[in-house]
Amino acid sequence: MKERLLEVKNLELRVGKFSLSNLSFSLNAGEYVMILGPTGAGKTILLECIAGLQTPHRGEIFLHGRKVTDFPPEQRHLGFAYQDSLLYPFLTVRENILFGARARGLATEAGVIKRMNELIEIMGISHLLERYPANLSGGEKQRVSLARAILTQPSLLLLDEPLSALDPGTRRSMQNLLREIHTTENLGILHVTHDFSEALQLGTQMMVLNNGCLEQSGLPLEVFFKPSSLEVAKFLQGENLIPGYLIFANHAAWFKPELGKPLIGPLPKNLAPDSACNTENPVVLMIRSSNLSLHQPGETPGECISWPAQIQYLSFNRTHVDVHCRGYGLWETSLSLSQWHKLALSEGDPVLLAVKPEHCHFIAV
Ligand SMILES: Nc1ncnc2c1ncn2[C@@H]1O[C@H](COP(=O)(O)OP(=O)(O)OP(=O)(O)O)[C@@H](O)[C@H]1O
Repeated sequence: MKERLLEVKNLELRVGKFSLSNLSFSLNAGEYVMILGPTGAGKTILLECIAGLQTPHRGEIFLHGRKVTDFPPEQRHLGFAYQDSLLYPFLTVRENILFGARARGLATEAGVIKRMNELIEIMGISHLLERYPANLSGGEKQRVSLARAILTQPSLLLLDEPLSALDPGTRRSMQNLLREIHTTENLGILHVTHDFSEALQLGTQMMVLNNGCLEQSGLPLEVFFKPSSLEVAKFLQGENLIPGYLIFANHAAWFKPELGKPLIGPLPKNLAPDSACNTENPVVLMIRSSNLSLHQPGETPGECISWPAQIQYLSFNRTHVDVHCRGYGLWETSLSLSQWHKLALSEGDPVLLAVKPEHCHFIAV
């Protein structure tokens, strides 16, 4: 069984008008937990509580099974990299990177120096070692902060938007570095981000915070494709959020969009949220655009529910095209560029939209 690195129980904290409410979760060795949530949701404050920089009013924090709720930060032995880096202005980059390792008595070990040299090489900051933080760019400071956190050899790394100031190329290589460190060193990582592509790429688990509460947690793809509430769906930019009703007949569920007919179905009954069973209850149907397929009229897509629509407009991206259609509501479907070219369609053309029943996700409202 994997070691439990962190356990947070019924955590509560008030700062000004904001409060974290009754937060409970845990993290095992080797887990990479991404924390997402709108601005002001309490993500930083949560990390600060775990690091010992904020004192909760209620609740408990355990590290390696030991209660540390009242321990000062230096006794928790965590690595912490901040969004705004928080480097010591009077220390050079080298001294900043070695600071945490020095505090733990590791800075003179040959292995630590070797690791520092490897990290600064991979991070592209080896030419900055003798500079002071005031003479670094935002992205350089973030990488120094990340190197410092990793070098303390923590079993748990807390990352607060550590890559937000990086250009796309550097960001990708830092993501690769984090993935590699996570797998080779069996670290636990708690990583706050606003970028849910990053969350899907790196996370083994995902938590969504909203207004100081834990709205949903689970496997990243599950949270992404099956958000538990409309708030989470909207925050994760769920496409095709169609309000309507679930109706049950002949041992199956049918979805009736609020805006007119038809009924979409039959759908397996177990797809419906519990609260929507047996009556005509309002729900929101969500279909991720990658799960909605586009066909020529007259085609019969196998094992799918389909309905007619018309292409309204297109938005082209680097790798795919988003096709917006109207047909008993407004729909967005996402096709690879090669799929799109094969279809030989254009704006205004009639089409058939289709979805597999298991790709319909219903949210009780
Ligand atoms: N010292 C403080 N006094 C009063 N309110 C505070 C204090 N620190 C933070 N807050 C408030 O607590 C709330 C949560 O802040 P926090 O920084 O944890 O949000 P966040 O989810 O990390 O946001 P972002 O994504 O913008 O970084 C915010 O509304 C913030 O204004």
